[in-house]
Amino acid sequence: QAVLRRAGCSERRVGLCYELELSPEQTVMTICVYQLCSAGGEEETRRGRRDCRARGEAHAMFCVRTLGRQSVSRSAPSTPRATMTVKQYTREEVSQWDTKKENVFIIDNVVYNVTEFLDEHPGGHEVLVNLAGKDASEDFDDVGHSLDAKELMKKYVVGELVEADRVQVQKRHVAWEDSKVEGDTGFTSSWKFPVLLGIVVTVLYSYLFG
Ligand code: HEM
Repeated sequence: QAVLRRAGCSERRVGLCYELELSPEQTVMTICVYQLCSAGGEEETRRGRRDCRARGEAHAMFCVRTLGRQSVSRSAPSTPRATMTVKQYTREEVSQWDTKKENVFIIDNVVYNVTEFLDEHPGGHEVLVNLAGKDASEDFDDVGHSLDAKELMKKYVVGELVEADRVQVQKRHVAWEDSKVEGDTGFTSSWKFPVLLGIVVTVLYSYLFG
């Protein structure tokens, strides 16, 4: 099953980045689309693109890069759960937390305290503050956080929900295929898939920001 999700740019460059998990090798590629200025500088924004034009240079180009591959373990849960005995909370306890002092929320039945992380969160302080005391599972997933973000989350686990308050964790990622990829020769496992994906993303990027 190939899974595509939005990701942060691991090189902290720009724009549209996607993480692609392919089976059966469980390979992850980060595909980023960013603009190249003919002057050599990589321009991060639409303004940057205008600057390229203003300098009378050839139009900024779009470039698709595969930034890296990494192996992920299929057994790794999509959202981390603490392995040792962790404190159990009810949904009510979380909702009544003193959110003026601490920022606590639930994601997929796990309770996180992100007070220390608020100012470091790449998505901003405010989104997290607005979710304090709530179940943030859907909001978290809608953003399409990267595997890096999911790894980072583990640091902020303070407990989990009591059995009675847990809900079925849904696999909300968009699956590109329902059927299993047959061996290495499958289309999604080959180089063609990321290339095609890159083209699609590039067209989308030009449409949105061009
Ligand atoms: C412990 C919980 C969380 C951690 C560790 C975390 C971490 C991160 C990280 C590392 C990024 C950079 C992009 C990436 O790598 O995916 C990010 C982006 C973002 N996050 Fe979170 N996040 C958390 C919870 C949330 C929640 C609950 C929301 C609610 C909507 C949220 C909204 C966002 C947004 C809007 C972005 C920016 C996405 C973009 O610019 O494309 N995050 N987060």
